[in-house]
Order: sequence, then C-alpha cells, then structure tokens
Amino acid sequence: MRLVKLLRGHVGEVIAVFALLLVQALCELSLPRYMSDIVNVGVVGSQAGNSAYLGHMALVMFAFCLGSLAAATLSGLTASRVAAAVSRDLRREVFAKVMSPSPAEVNEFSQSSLITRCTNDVQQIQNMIVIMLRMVMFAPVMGIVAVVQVMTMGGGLAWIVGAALLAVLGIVSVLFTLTMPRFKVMQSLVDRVNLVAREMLDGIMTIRAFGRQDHELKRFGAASGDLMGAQLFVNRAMTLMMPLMMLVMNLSTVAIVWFGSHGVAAGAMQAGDMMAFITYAMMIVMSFLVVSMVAVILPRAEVSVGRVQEVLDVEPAVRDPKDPVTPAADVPRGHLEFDHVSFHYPDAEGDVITDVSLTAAPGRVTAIVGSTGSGKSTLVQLVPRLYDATEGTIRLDGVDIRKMSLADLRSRVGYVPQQGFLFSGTIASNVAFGTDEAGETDLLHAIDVAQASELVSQKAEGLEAPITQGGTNVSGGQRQRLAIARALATHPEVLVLDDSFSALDYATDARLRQALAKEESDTAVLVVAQRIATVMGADQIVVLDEGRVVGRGTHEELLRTCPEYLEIAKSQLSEEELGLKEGE
Ligand SMILES: Nc1ncnc2c1ncn2[C@@H]1O[C@H](COP(=O)(O)OP(=O)(O)OP(=O)(O)O)[C@@H](O)[C@H]1O
Repeated sequence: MRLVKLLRGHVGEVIAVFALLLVQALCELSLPRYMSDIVNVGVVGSQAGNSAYLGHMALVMFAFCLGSLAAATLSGLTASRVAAAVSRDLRREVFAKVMSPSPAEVNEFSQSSLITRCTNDVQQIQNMIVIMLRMVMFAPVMGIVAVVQVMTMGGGLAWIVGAALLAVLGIVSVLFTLTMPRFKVMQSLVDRVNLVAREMLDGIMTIRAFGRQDHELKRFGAASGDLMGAQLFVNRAMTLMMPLMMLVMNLSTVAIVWFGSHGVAAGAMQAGDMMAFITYAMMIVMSFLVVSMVAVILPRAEVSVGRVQEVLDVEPAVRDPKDPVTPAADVPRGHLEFDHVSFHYPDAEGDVITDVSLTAAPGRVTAIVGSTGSGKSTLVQLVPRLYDATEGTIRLDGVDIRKMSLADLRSRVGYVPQQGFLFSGTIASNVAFGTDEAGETDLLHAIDVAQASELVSQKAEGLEAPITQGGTNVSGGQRQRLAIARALATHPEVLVLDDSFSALDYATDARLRQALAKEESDTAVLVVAQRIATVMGADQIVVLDEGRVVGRGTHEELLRTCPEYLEIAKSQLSEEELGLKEGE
C-alpha cells in the first residue's frame, strides 16, 4: 500500500504511536472488569457499602483512566506530527518537481491540478495518516480483547454481539456503495473549480473589458455547483451513519439487558457481569465500525496518493548530464552555435524547427525574424535548454549544451522571455533575482543599460520601490525593461531577448539597442523581434519561415536576396525608409 510507504522515514515514531495505543487499549479494556467487580462485590456482594473497598477500587479505576488519557494524548500528538511531516515533505517534493528543469512534462497537468495535488490531495493524505495511525491499530486491539472477554463471560449473550456486527456491516456496505463513486470524482471536481477560478483571475481584465462577468460567474457557478452536489450527497449519506450506529448500539443494549436480566434472575449471571458485557459489546461494535470505515476510506486516500505520485513519477526530459563538461578556460566566451538543429514539441507531430544552423558571436547581435508562428521563440528557448533539440547539436563555447550542467549553462545564458515576469518584492530584488553577487552599482548599471533608470529615479524609494505580484504596478514596457535588466545583471555570455522590445516605443527601443551594443561588447546577443526597425542594425539577421532558415545576412543584403524578409519589411516600413525608391 502506497500510503504505508510514505511512513518509511518515521518508523520510530510509528512504533511509539502503536505502543502508546496498546497502553491506551489495555487501560480502557480493564475498566469494565473493575466496574463489574464493584457492582458484584461492592454493591450487591460481600463488601456492599464498604467505603474502603469502594475507595480503593475508585482509585485503581482512576489510575487506569489517567493512563489511558496520557497514552491517548501522546499518541495523538505523535501521529499528528508524523502526518504533518509527511505532508510537508510531499508538498516539497511535488513543488520541487514542478520547478524541475523542463516545463513540457509539468504542462501535461494543468496548473490548477498541480495546485490541488499540492494542497488538497496532500491534506487528504495527512488526514488519512492520522486516522490510520490512531485507529487502525487501536480498533483491532480493542475489538479482539473485547471479543475474548465476551466469550469468557458466557451467559449465552454472544449472539447479540454477532447480530449487531452484521447490522453494522450492512449499514457500512450500503452507505459506501452509494458514496464511493462520488468520492472518486470529488478530487477532479476540485481541480475543475480551481481551473475556472484561476483562468478567471488571470483573464480578469479581458472579462471586464468584454463585459463577460455574468457569463464567467455562471461558468464558475456551474463548476462550484457540481462540487457542492457531490459533497452534499456524500455528507448527507454520511450524516445517516452515526444515528444508525447509535440505533444498533442501543438496540443491542436493550437486547443484552432483556436477555441478561433473565440470566441474572436464574442465577446464571451476575448483574455486574451484565454491565461489563454491555460495555464490551459497545467496544466491539465501535471497533468493527472503525475498521470497516477505514477499509473503505483508505482507497480514497490512495486516490490522492496516486495523484501526488503521478507528479512525482514524471521524468523530466531535460536532465543534468552524469559527468558535466565545462568549457575550457582558454576558449573565448560567448560563442553559440546551432548545428543542423531540428525540434518538435513532445505532444506535436511535425517539426517546429527544421535543420537550423547559425552562429552567434560575442559583441555581435544576431536577430531572428519571421512571421508569427514561424518558430522564433521555440528556437531561442532551446538555448537555456527549456526544451532539448530533437536533432542536431547546440554548442556554447565549443561544448554541447546537453553535456553542460544546467546550472552552469543557465548562469551563462541570460534569457528574457516574451512575457517579462516580475515577482512581488522590490525593483532591486527583481533585478538581482538571477545573481547573489550584484551590488547596488551593478544593479543600477544593468537598469541603466536596460533604459529603466527613469523608473527608479521617479520613485521616492528608488531601488527599494515595491513591485506587486506579477509586476502589475508597472507598465508593460517597464516590466520588459526590468526583465532585461535582470538578465544583464548576471553578466551573461549569451543574452537571449525573446521579443522583449515589443512593448517599447521606437525611441526607447533604439536607445536600448545602442546601450546594449556599447556596454555588452563581450556578450553574444540573440534577439527575436517582430519589428524590422529593431533588427535593421543587427550584425546578422536570420529569417525563419515555418521553422526553416530562408534567409541570412544584414538588412541590406536581405532586402536584395530574401523575398520573405522584403515582404515583412515592406509591410512595416515605407519604400523610402527602406531605401528602395528608385534613384535612391
Ligand atoms: N508548448 C507547445 N506545444 C506545442 N506546440 C507549440 C508549443 N508552443 C508553440 N507551439 C507551436 O510551435 C509553433 C511555433 O511557435 P513559436 O511560439 O515558436 O512561434 P513564434 O515565431 O515565436 O511566434 P510569435 O511571433 O507569434 O511569438 C507554432 O505553430 C505553435 O503553435
């Protein structure tokens, strides 16, 4: 059972819980015997009314009660600690997996499902561990010892206990047959509510702009209503459980008193024994109830364990090599080479990148242009190994990047994604995100090159100005510039800018390119851009069309040799701006 395996690291504590439960069970099981003696001897027998005897018995029973209380408290505390520790470790493992190098595998699960698995499923497991540790051991011990006691007492009443057990079994079976299917879908319904809520929060601006609040609320209401339906059904069915159990126990008590009183009258049984019999019978019924409930609930927790395990079992396609290679110290830094590289997404059929070869050198700007969907972003994502090329090789400073450690590679590559993301914190914490070594001067320099100084000088707190989660308190262009500053602060060998100038005005775009060319003379810059004006000055422009290189050269060369480039250029700039007008 996978749930049991989770306890492997806590064997000592688990044994302690079991030992304490045994003490608790033995203490509790001795009480009915003493009760029986008090009635038989101290109430109706030879010591009737003898205070010394009654006081002594009361003290003994009190000692057993205290023992049971102490053992129950300690076992409860220990079990809760073990469960909380297991759930903390599971959360950490799942989260580490989600953070693991390749986004491809984790993308298989939706973000909301990952959150549910990390929180709700882990919580289910935690609850189940507590139940398992506290009940699964306790109930059988209580049940078995109580059965032995009942058997030894005789009196011909054991059949009542048997009948009560059959009734409990029947009730538990019917209730769980009805509710189990709903239990199973409940986790996926929680996933669904999370998914819709997350999508709504992410797209809140679009929803408001299109006045679709009512539609979205209905969508959320439907998902939430489905979950409520399943929960209500299960809870209603479960509410019946306790009253039915009480009914069984009370009927058993009545039956024991009814038949037992005949035995007492006939002298076959003592009154105290009949009372002890009632208590033992209740213990047996309760133990049986607990064991059968746990047996049915356990598979439900196993569903949660399975869902968490699914995430943990994911093998990232992008992995650290066994024996990482570091580029030789005497090799010039910042030489990036794509050698006949092809790539297709794991879940897609055709290649998105086909047989691309190019080189980027330090101090030079290589621009990638192409129509939308031509594979530009995909191509540059291969550089920090967000994905691995399916064919061909990418080398940095002469070493196949698959042979470098991921940490080493990523410390050499500064990657600015299409959507620059800012974390909650300050401007400084965001820019220093990729490095622990940058001082204030380094940060200010990176911000200056990224043309974001104005943002810092406008704020009274300067570098310590707060940034909200997702960077919602700065503009799209400011977000992009801070994301560029973050990459620059790490002093990368290769700076990959994936359409990172798109939210900048032309003047800022031009100033940023100039500053980059001047300040980053030992960095190879790889720029993906939609705007021809952004790439016109690049040392080398590579034109992609449906993942293939269809042109390569400078702006002027491409205007003459590459019809695809000419078409894009003409769609953005006038013939005059392109210098294509006759006589010019
Ligand atoms: N995670 C993914 N899984 C499967 N296919 C994808 C994935 N991401 C992108 N694609 C597909 O790969 C192709 C290239 O996408 P890519 O984002 O690289 O293009 P692009 O040239 O950067 O486009 P744009 O200029 O619009 O950003 C597209 O057809 C896209 O549908």
